[in-house]
Amino acid sequence: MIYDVEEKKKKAGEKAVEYIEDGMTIGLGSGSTVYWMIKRLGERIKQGLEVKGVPSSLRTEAWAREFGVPLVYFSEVNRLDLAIDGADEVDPDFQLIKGGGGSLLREKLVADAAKKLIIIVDESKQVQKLGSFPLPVEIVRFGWENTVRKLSTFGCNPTLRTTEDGEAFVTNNDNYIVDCFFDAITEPEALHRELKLLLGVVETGLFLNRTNKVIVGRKRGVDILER
Ligand SMILES: O=C[C@H](O)[C@H](O)[C@H](O)COP(=O)(O)O
Repeated sequence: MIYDVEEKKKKAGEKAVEYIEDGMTIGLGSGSTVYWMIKRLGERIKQGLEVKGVPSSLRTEAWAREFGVPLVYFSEVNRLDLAIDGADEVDPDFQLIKGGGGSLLREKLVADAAKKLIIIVDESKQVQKLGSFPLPVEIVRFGWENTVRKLSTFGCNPTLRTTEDGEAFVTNNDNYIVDCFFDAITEPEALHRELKLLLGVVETGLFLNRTNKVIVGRKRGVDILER
């Protein structure tokens, strides 16, 4: 079963590499589906493809180095040709929940700088409505208990993310993640806007109105969805 999901992620990740052209600067997202994309990209680079990548997490940076993908500092590029990233949920309008791995802030910064965003997922990530997956919200550590209390007034059950050892999970930006359990997210744009106004919140895992293409890995192959 687990093998099956990995196969689907691999198919989506590898397909995305077909959209990468010579000379491009690519935003490299984060997560286990992106892993397959970076691995395949490394193979294409060995065959002569010339690209540079901007990683959206320390783990992605390590994978890129492992597979021989040349990197460039984000601060050195104004505009990326393309970003490729995974997601935790994708709705029919290409609205996303991201941040299951805690990389949402850098992912959003990288996606925002890109001319196009391709999302790669296995079919289990497709939903009719966002919200079954708890919404990750990155918050500053100072006064985090107060921020969590305020988050509970948004109609969700907010839970500080912890590691397997029971320690608070710390992001690459030295912040915490609160996973907000909603019954359903009916108005994602309004929710995102309101959460951003809450002092202590750095960013939300709602990625809205920015995805151009979704590649869905299935058992029989991939679906390429465009809007
Ligand atoms: O913070 C993590 C990212 O938003 C990932 O892209 C997302 O969680 C999907 O990850 P995966 O491909 O491992 O399911």
